Amino acid sequence: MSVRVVARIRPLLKAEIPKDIIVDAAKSPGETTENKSIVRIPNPKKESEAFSFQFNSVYDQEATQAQIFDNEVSPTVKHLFKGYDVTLFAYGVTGTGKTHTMRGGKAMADRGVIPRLLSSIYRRARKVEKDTDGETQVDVSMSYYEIYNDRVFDLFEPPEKRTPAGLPIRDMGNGKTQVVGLTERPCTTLKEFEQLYDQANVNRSTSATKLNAHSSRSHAILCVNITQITDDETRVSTASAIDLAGSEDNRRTDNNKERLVESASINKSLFVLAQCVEAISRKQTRIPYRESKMTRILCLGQNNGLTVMILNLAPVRSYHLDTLSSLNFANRTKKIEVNEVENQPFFREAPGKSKLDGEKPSSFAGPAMHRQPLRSKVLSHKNGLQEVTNVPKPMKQFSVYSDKVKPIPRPSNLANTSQARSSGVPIKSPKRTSSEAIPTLGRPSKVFRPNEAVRPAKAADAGLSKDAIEALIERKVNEALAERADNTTVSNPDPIADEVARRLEALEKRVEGQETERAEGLQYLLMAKQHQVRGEDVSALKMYKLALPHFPGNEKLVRKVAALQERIAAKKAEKRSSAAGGVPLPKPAATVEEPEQGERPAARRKANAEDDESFHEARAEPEAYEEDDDFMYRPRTKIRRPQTMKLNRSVTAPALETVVKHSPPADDEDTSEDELAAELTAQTPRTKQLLSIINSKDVGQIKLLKGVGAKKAEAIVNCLCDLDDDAQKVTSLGQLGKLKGVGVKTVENMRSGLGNLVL
Ligand SMILES: Nc1ncnc2c1ncn2[C@@H]1O[C@H](COP(=O)(O)OP(=O)(O)OP(=O)(O)O)[C@@H](O)[C@H]1O
Repeated sequence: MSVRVVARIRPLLKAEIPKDIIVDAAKSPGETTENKSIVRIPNPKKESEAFSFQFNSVYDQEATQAQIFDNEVSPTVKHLFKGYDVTLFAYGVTGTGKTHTMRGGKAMADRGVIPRLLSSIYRRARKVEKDTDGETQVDVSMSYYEIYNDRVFDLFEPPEKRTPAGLPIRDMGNGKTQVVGLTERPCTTLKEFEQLYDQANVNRSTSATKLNAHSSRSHAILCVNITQITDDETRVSTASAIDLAGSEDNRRTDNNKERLVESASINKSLFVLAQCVEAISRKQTRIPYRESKMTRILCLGQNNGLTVMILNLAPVRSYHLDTLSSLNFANRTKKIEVNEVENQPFFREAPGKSKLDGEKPSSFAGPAMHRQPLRSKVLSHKNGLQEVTNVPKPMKQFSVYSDKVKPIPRPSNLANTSQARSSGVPIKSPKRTSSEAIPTLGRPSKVFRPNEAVRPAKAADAGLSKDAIEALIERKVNEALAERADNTTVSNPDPIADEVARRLEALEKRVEGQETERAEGLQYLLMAKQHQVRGEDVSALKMYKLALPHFPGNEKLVRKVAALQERIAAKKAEKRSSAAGGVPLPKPAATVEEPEQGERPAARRKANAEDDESFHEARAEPEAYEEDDDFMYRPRTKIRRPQTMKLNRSVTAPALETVVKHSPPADDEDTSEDELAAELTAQTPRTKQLLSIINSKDVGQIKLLKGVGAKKAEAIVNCLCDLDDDAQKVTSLGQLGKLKGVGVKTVENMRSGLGNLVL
């Protein structure tokens, strides 16, 4: 199924005047209902000509919050309860109403999509429970985070408690990504949800800009997990509601330096999103998801389930070019196909056992990890396919109209338009000349749908002329041929291009690993420690377990995990016996109660810290770090690897910063964690030398590096000068590799050539 794209034109704001309105909503020709599906906007170069963009639905200035929700979001809720994931996201230029649409105001009528969605989820949950006589229990929990300046922050954490590097994200391998260490809060009622949501929104990064007094400076991602538990199975599905930050034209914003940095990051991520959409719609093998965190998380076209994009538009002239660019983006987005795959239930080992042994599924060890592998909807025997096909199919065709009359009629093949489009509205792409407009119509839709195969007789019945029928037949033949050509391309991909794409992808992943994979072990340890300090033993245990593979053979860490498991078991036993009215067992000296989610008992911290027999042995033997391990992507033939590489993971500067700055105050074990971090990030003299040459910003020196000429050296210096942080330096080879035009290969060359370089 394609991404469903709906557009919403916001009303005029106080400072805007009716004569500046240039964007309006119109009905599709032949549409008999009140539904509007076309956005019209003048050609900026020729006002007499209008471009028209067709979407699944278009809402004009009068549309209410209730209408948007009832028509676009409410129908997805039943699929959510069948195990499908639902992704809703708002896209648009700054100040066009994304936050208004997603969050809305406090008054009942102003409530946005998110509170209405939750309200609907709770209603359905109660219904499911009632219909099954209480045999199905539905749990709702939420996590909420933002991507600010390409870093992920938990919105349940106040800004002052955040680690500057943010939380790492991890690919789950099934088109999903996971933010590691995210808080997941259970919320059993709408009221509880609203409290948590409001409280978290206070932590969201917003600022006043010239274009919006409350501009969101981050992408906010709310994930609502719905867990349906019966005696023998548990099914988890997720509704994600994403309020993207708005793109902004800084010639219009008068942004100061801080706002400009945010703006650059917002614009970059939206640019990468547009590139991904472009690449998907062109069926390219390489989609640049990894170039921004937002695109990694959104994974448009990779994730499964249902996706609805709300395109927010301002009606006035001052947004003209921005609006056109949003419309073009949305046009490409609607062609993205999303797999209809439901999340399979996972079956319980021992029916009747309390769910997940009392543990709340959480984002790091929760639903995704417990799920059975996703499989195709058609292979599922419990799929409820019938129902799903009833979801209105979005159109597949890209159609841009101009109001200039064109001679050839275009019968409708759009799933959501009941009538053929009349010949009165010709079609034209803003980028095409009018003579090219007609072939645009002939673009094949990606998926053949029976209702497209309008047979001549049927068409004649529908009152089409002979010419129109012939044009239709010709178009169908062209479509079939083009589709065949498309298929051929897909089935016989250029092996070289594929190989290059594969290698690029692998290289990207490896560079990315500087921030994520290689830093992961330390991040887990850090988070385990933080959880434990807060008295959250269960979460701490999960983190220690996740850290284990990063420190193979570390006995102390293994013992730590075992001890923690024992302690948790003891606490449970204690709880059970006190619940049964028995005499509570005496608490072991350092044992603390696992607090309820969100509870952070300061008084327990000391006991915890004392008890926290840390992972001194998590350090590998010192010799493991003697050789530079900061850059593990060296060609084996050229560079000698250290003998002991068991623990060759290192962290990039931000990750190190995280560990060092946010470890609790020094005691013995903390010192050892810091030492561990320092050792892991140690650099060899060669790496240090390379970085110092680069950071000197001396073109004369840099150009002498192997594989770097004068031009590249200049480009590197320019990149350094453009870096966001004040130091304008790279602190690791990973960062160096990420500079524009550098890449892993160049870094390898520079580094390997250093032995011969006399400066
Ligand atoms: N449908 C609407 N009805 C009434 N007011 C609206 C509507 N849409 C937007 N607004 C108003 O427009 C202004 C900008 O809206 P909003 O903050 O939601 O924009 P945004 O797209 O989220 O901007 P940014 O990307 O900068 O965060 C707000 O004052 C909001 O109340």
